Amino acid sequence: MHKDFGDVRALDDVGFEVAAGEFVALLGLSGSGKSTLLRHVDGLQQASSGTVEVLGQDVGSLRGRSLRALRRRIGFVFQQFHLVGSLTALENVCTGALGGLRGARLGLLSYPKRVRHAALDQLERVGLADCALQRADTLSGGQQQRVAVARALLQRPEVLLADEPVASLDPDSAAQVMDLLAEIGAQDGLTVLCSLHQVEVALHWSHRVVGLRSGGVVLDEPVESLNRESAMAVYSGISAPRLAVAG
Ligand SMILES: Nc1ncnc2c1ncn2[C@@H]1O[C@H](COP(=O)(O)OP(=O)(O)OP(=O)(O)O)[C@@H](O)[C@H]1O
Repeated sequence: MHKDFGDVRALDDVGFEVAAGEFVALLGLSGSGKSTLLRHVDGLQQASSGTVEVLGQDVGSLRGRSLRALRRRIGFVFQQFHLVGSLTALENVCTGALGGLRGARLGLLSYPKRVRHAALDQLERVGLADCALQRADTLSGGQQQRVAVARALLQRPEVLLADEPVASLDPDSAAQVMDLLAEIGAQDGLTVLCSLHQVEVALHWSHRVVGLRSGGVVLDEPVESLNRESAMAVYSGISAPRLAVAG
């Protein structure tokens, strides 16, 4: 598939498959197309040509209710957490259920009991049940990202997209968040597509690395067949022995 923004080709002949339960890291310089690719998987953007198939459906062909139904099966975690600072951790997690509820919600008690219980379960899974009633803006960055993961998990997704989820975190918090994504991904059989900037993080936590450069896939290898040097070729522009240039 291709994606053009005016004269800019953001994704260039990108084509790869991700198996159910696989944890794929997307690596690439700033502007290489990682976020654009993730947004296509979630149906937030549409390909200029070609198709993006997710959970057996052509995302670009879906509209309205059918697109919303597919998107409920896909969780999204962002670099900047996107929590509402003035709400508690628990309430932020509850907002993950909004896609499946009718009408606006104001305050924790406006959510059905089953949603509140499920939200607390997810907070427990990410190790933050003790902070459930704490305002989100009083939590550390790492804790906020774990709340965001719990919010994404509330809708019981089958696919989890993470756009540089640890780029704003210190190394310890980043490791905790990556541990969580990998553990929960394995426990729930989630398919995870996670853009990252650090090669070491990709090699430590993912099953496979897909490297993008100028919108094209320049590396697609299981981590077992990569080392730091060969994965760094994504950035260097120099062909390494295992570099598979597509497009
Ligand atoms: N909405 C848009 N309108 C115009 N150009 C865009 C838009 N979104 C992305 N682009 C361009 O597409 C290319 C890929 O951008 P993208 O944000 O996907 O890269 P990225 O690898 O995620 O970068 P970063 O690591 O900085 O987030 C860039 O040249 C960018 O300027």
